[in-house]
Amino acid sequence: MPRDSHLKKILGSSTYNTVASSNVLLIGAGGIGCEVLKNLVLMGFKNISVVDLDTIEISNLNRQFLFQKEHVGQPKAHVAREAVLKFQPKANITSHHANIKDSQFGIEWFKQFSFVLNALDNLDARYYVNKMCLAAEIPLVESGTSGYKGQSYIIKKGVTECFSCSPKPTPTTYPVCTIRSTPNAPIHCIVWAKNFLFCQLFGDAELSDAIKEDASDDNEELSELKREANDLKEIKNAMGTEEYTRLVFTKVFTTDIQRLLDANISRGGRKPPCPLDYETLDKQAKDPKQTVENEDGQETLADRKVWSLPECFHVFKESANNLALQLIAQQANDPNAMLSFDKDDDVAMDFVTSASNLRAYVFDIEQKCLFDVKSMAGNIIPAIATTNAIIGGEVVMNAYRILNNKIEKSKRNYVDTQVANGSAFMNEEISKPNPECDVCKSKNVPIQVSKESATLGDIIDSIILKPVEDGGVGFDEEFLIMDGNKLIYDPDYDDNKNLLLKELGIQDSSILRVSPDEGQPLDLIVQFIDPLSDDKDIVARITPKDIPTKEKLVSRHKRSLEDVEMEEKERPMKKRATSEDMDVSDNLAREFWASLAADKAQAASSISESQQTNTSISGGPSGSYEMSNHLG
Ligand SMILES: Nc1ncnc2c1ncn2[C@@H]1O[C@H](COP(=O)(O)OP(=O)(O)OP(=O)(O)O)[C@@H](O)[C@H]1O
Ligand SMILES: [Zn+2]
Repeated sequence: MPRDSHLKKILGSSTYNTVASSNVLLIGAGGIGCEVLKNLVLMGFKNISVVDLDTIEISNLNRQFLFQKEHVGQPKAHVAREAVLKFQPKANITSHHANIKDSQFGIEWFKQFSFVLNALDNLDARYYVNKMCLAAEIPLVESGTSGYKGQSYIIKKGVTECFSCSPKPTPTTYPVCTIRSTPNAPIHCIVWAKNFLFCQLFGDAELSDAIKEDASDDNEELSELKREANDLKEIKNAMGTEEYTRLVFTKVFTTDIQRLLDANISRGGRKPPCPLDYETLDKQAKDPKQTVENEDGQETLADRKVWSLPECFHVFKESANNLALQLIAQQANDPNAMLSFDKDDDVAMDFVTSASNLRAYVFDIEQKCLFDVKSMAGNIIPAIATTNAIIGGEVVMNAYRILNNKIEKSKRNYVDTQVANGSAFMNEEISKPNPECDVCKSKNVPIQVSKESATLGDIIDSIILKPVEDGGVGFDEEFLIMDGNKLIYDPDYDDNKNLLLKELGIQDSSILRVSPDEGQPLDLIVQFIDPLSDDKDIVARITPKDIPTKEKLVSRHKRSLEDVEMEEKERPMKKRATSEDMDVSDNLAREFWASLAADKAQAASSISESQQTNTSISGGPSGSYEMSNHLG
């Protein structure tokens, strides 16, 4: 009996067809993603695109069951696709080994999907996908797990809160003075090695967010740290030479420490730091791989062994040299290349472990083995396969809810697989959009611009300042424009007006936030088209009315005409991109502004309602842990 016949009976032919014809985007093929992809094909979904930027690590194999040992090093997205095709050969799965933030995945590309399923492990990508789904007006299922805990819920523009509606806990930061002058715990040495030394030598030299000026810090500390960073810049010129590691070592473990001693900083009764000497240690250097014994003579696993001082020295020298060579090789192709810390990169871990332990020796702090440093530097909470599997199931149930038009009735679902008594499952009402949320309160306006000839000034004059009756959005002079976190225009800063959009780093699908002094912000969603028009003077405009034809849809979705016809009759959720949805040009502009005014009034009246909702859930499951910790 064909595999699908049971499914048809369980779902009924209408739901079965809806599911089979929907077009799903899965982002992330890791712990949750593998479970979700397997569930999707087993539950009747046929058209699936999966995006993941990573390759398979040996440490993934204990829970990412689509992968086997022979796949280590291969792209997750492609291997996951091959694995599920083995048990559902008819599925139409497209895999992309890429970052979802790449410009190839623009708003238009997002719009082809019925909904998006996130199976990510970081806040940055989650905020980004949230923004794209709001702009494309397609539902998003969020999910995350952290050890025994997990959650999943649906986000839909205007219906539910979005990922940015409530603040996420900020990552722990450390005061500059503790990191630079008065470390007293292993984590302070690890943050110094990973967020300061690694970044200064091989990565982004901007001072990491993990190291923050504290109210108690005097400015002296920060400027000293910056000065030390500048000295390292000089030393970087010696990269690749034999002198290099000696210069780095002597600077950070001898000269800087001696300066701290001279400054006579109070350290609350702790021993003063003790500078290390390169020449002495160079004579004693020892490869830790020579023995699997700790200093106390106990045998142990290689990554649980705490290295002695001569062993730390050996590993520091080797790994610093290796990283320098990697960077030199990358910079041969791209002079701006830099390395970023990855806990799964053995050389980077060797560097951070040895450097943090050398610092720990200097300050008389407990040393840590590679395994411990890895979990502290990578903020690792062990991933539990059972939690991922349960949340993977819940994600696909949410997909069904979307297709059955049940978003408003859906709940935020939680699981805690460690609950001893009572139910491991909890849920709470889904909150309404927060009227104060900058991300989902904005209106989207798709615009078309010429990449080759449009300047920022063209967008300002031909779209933002142009009166509504002439096809613009009719703002007055007082507004600012942001591209992500970057301010590119305000009334007192118009230096960029004559620059081409490409010179400003604006890309296809960039979202430019236009914020007036008063009133609601507007997101201009950029689409590059060259040439834009037969008329050379037209280089920027709001996207004209463009109702997609069946032919267009078929080529875009790579599906048959029958699928589209069936979808039109039977699919409750998948929305056509109509002019009402996205266009504000010409005669639609007035309606757009009228609705904007109405939204504003409604937003004002719903503030008190939302405040009530927020208090009613505080202390509930959402208060107990947050998505930001979730490794996925
Ligand atoms: N911007 C992004 N674009 C595409 N895929 C992403 C992006 N950010 C994260 N991912 C993917 O999301 C997945 C999250 O899965 P998971 O949390 O299991 O992480 P992991 O890297 O497999 O495991 P671990 O971090 O525990 O080693 C990863 O495969 C990761 O590559
Ligand atoms: Zn929001």
